[in-house]
Amino acid sequence: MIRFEQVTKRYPDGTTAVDGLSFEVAEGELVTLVGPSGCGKTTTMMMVNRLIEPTSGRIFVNDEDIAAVDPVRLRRRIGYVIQQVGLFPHRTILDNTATVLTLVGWKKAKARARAAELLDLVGLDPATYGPRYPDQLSGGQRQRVGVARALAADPPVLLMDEPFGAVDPVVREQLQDEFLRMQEAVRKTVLLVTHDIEEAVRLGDRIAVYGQGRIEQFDTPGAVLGTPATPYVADFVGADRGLKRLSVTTIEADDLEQPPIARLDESAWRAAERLRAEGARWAVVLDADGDLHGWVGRHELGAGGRVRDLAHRMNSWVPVGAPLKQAFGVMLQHDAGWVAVLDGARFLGVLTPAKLHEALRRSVDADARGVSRGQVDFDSVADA
Ligand SMILES: Nc1ncnc2c1ncn2[C@@H]1O[C@H](COP(=O)(O)OP(=O)(O)OP(=O)(O)O)[C@@H](O)[C@H]1O
Repeated sequence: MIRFEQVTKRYPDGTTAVDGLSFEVAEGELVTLVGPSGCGKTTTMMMVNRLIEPTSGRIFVNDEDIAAVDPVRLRRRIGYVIQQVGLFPHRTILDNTATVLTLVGWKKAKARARAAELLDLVGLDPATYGPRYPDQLSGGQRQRVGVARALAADPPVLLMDEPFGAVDPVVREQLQDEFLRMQEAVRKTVLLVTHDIEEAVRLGDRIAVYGQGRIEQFDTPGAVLGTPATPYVADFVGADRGLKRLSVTTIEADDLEQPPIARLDESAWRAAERLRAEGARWAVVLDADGDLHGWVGRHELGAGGRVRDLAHRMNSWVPVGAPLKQAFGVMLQHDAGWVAVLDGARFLGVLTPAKLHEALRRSVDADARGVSRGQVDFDSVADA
């Protein structure tokens, strides 16, 4: 969908911003460009919508060499989101979002209706926020408007330059989550620039790690964290990459433990018997529909009566397929030694710290087996 072929950009003052860049972003794929300041990420991105022209090499969008495409026509097919959102201060949020549509000739009413849909898509209620002006929104909300506006003309390609850079870390994570959910639905081909490896890992289907004007490694988040191709990449992703891996490794059904189950309406005595037989100290408590209610300790069941009278409510859970980091967060938040994992409403099992560790190991081993190429590169660089 986007293809770079030996692209070099040299600025008039002699600075080589990117040097012989070749890579490809598949349709519907989200590729993050990550690297330290000044390594050429923004230059790379701005060559795609011809805000910057390469010195040599070719760039294709949808198999078309963009050097031959009229820049205005090209930009209509490419949504662009930047950190300084650049909303018009004297226009309402709804009209800001509809800007591109009215520019390309949509009737006002139709453009506004579409803009309202887009605000909804990025999690802003159009009735509440549509009539407001940009300075009546928080930074995070303005950022969402930026995304909505970029999506207005339904471009197949989206360029995002530090789109979540201007907000605090908590809002940032929220925006990232929302953006991922939205991307699931719209499946744009996205090139996203960030200097934050954590963000790159979280959002990218693949990551391009930049050194000075060059890509040092182009691979999946798991492979970049698990088998950095060069010492530079290893250094850049950092010593705590095991921790970062928590964000990219998902919980699978096989990772779960199956503690004994007690039903809300069964007698405490029967449940206690079962726990004794299994040598367990606690049971997960489910209601009559099999939905999670909480847990109960074996010693508590000695009080008799119904499980319902003795069980503790435990509302926190994570969906199967969620990242391990989310499960770990819930455990810490509730000071719990386990977290329930659900598939929809159905209880699948619990994740414990020991199982979490196993899952992490599984993911490291899988990458080590699959990506020996990284190791070869590493050796050749080390020998050089
Ligand atoms: N117009 C210009 N003229 C000369 N040099 C430039 C120009 N624009 C950028 N550069 C240089 O090109 C290199 C790459 O810049 P670029 O903005 O692409 O980096 P970046 O990775 O996006 O950095 P940051 O994360 O700080 O935005 C830098 O050394 C920068 O100083």
